[in-house]
Parts: sequence; structure tokens; C-alpha cells
Amino acid sequence: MARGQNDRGDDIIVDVEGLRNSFGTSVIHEGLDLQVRRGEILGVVGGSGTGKSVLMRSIIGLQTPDAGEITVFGEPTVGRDETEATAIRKRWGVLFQGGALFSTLTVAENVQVPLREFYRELPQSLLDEIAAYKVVMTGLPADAGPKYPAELSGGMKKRAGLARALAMDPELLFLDEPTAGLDPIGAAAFDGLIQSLQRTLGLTVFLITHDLDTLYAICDRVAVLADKKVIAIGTIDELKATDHPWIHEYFEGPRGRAAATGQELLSADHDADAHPTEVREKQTEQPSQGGVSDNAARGTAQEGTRKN
Ligand SMILES: Nc1ncnc2c1ncn2[C@@H]1O[C@H](COP(=O)(O)OP(=O)(O)OP(=O)(O)O)[C@@H](O)[C@H]1O
Repeated sequence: MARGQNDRGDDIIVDVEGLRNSFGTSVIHEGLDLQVRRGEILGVVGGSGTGKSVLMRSIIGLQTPDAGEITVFGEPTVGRDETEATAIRKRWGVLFQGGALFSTLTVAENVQVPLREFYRELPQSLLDEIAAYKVVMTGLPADAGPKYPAELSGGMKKRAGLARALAMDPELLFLDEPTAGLDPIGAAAFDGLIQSLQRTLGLTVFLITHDLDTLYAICDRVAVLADKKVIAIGTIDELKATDHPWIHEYFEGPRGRAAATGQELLSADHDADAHPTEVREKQTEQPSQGGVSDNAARGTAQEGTRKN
């Protein structure tokens, strides 16, 4: 087995082994293992406080674990010196919960923050050009660049945060609850945007979510956090076949069933169309519009599926 591959031959982009995290006497993770494969959208779910964000912070080096090994792109991330850590950090983008935009900077200036951090010598004209490109790429109107976060809607703030996360042309994207707080139409459009970008740019995506619709719509696999570790990882069908009570309740409870029904309606709608591939491409290419069928299905599944 080559370094950085699992026994199926998949490239492993993130590899976490034996992770332990604690705060005081409170142990959050113990013996946690996780692998993220190149090119997949991995959904990460778990009850509130199970440590999804702490796991993400550990992987991106904002949280030093008590124990365990973490490699990203085959490179260990714990205990690296600043130069080595910077070289790895350049290759990923992060959308934190709530967007975490700097309120005193415009959208364009927010997008330029990582560029200025990593490439101090870039001329302002090029920074402006890159920011303008990223703004449009995430479905924001071109005139959003000079606006301040307070002037944006919730959905636009998420897109601005995503534009910043994409500033460095990352290979790997970390998203912490990207659709939290969005209405169903906005959430479906944002899912479409993530999927479209992932396909177009060949990204690997680590996506923390409570949103069952997002899991069904765009995730290739889902990792479930409970009991301080990843208790299961696989496709939704594979997870449904496990008998862990939390997983069973999650997918087979009223919200899980509603999301599944929504997805079935969506699939049936696509199947009925004479050109299903074209429809799907159209939907993902124009994420800011939000596919009508997507939204209709999401609305159906909405009875209780969305936490926020
Ligand atoms: N800096 C910190 N200091 C102390 N405790 C912390 C710190 N960061 C996180 N925790 C605790 O770690 C636990 C896991 O937090 P985390 O934010 O990772 O949960 P989560 O699974 O992302 O939850 P949610 O779904 O509600 O966002 C929580 O009990 C939280 O209070």
C-alpha cells in the first residue's frame, strides 16, 4: 500500500489516527480515527457538542491534540514549524461557522486577507482582480466586492466567506455548517454551489453539518461522531444498515425520513426529465438561482428537517 493511500487505493487527503482532545477534565475525543479521500465531499455529523468543530480545528492546526497523529496531503500537521505549517495551510480553505468575516473590511478586502498573508508581494491590482473573480465565482453580484458584511444578507455572507476560503485556489475545503441559518431555497442553492465548485475545481470537501438535506443532496460519504470517536463512516445507505441507536434515530426519525423523501422526489423529478444530465448540470452551474426542483423537494422535506 502506497503512502497516503488506503487499502482500496484511494488517495487519502486527511488521515487522523488515535486523536485525543480534552478541555480540563472533559474528554471530547478519544481514539478517534478518520480518513478523507481525495475528491469526495465528506459530511461530518453528530449531536451538539460531540466535537465536530474541535475535530476540524485539530486538523487545520488551531487545536493541539493531547495525542494522535494527523496528516494532511501526507504531511503531519501537529508540531510543525511555522514555515512548514504555512506551506500546508496554503493548500486548504476554511469557511468557519457563521462566515467569520472581518466586519471592518469589505467583501473584496476579506477575500484578499489570505492572499496578503501568504503572498505579501502581490500588487494591489492583482489582488483586486483575484477578489473580483472569487466574488463572481461564488454567485455574488460583481458589485458585492466593495460592500461591508453588515450590508449583506445571510446567504451573501456565506458566499463571501466561501469566496475568501477559495482565495488561494485550495485543493481541500473545510466547511463548518455552511447552510446553518439559510432558508430552504438559499440552502439548496448553497448546496448546489458547493457541489458545482467541488466538481469544477476537483476539490476535496470536509463538511460539518446538521442539515440532512445537504447530506442527501451532495455528500459522497458521511462520518458520524458519537461516543468521542467516529463510530461509522460510509454512504447514507451503508450507515442506515448499521444498528447504532443514534444513527438509526438520525436517519430513520421524522427529519431523516422527510429528507430522504425529499431526495426521492428530486430523483424522480430528474428521472422523468428527458435530459436528466442537462438538468443536473444546469442546476449546479447556476447555484445562485437554486433549481426549482431542488427547492420544491427541499420544501417538501422541510417539515422539520432544518435545525435553524
Ligand atoms: N476552547 C474550548 N474550551 C473549552 N471547551 C471547549 C472549547 N472548544 C470546544 N469546547 C467544548 O468541546 C465540546 C465540543 O465542541 P464542538 O464545538 O466541537 O462541538 P460540535 O460538535 O461542533 O457542536 P455543535 O454541533 O453544537 O456546533 C463542547 O462541549 C464544547 O463546549
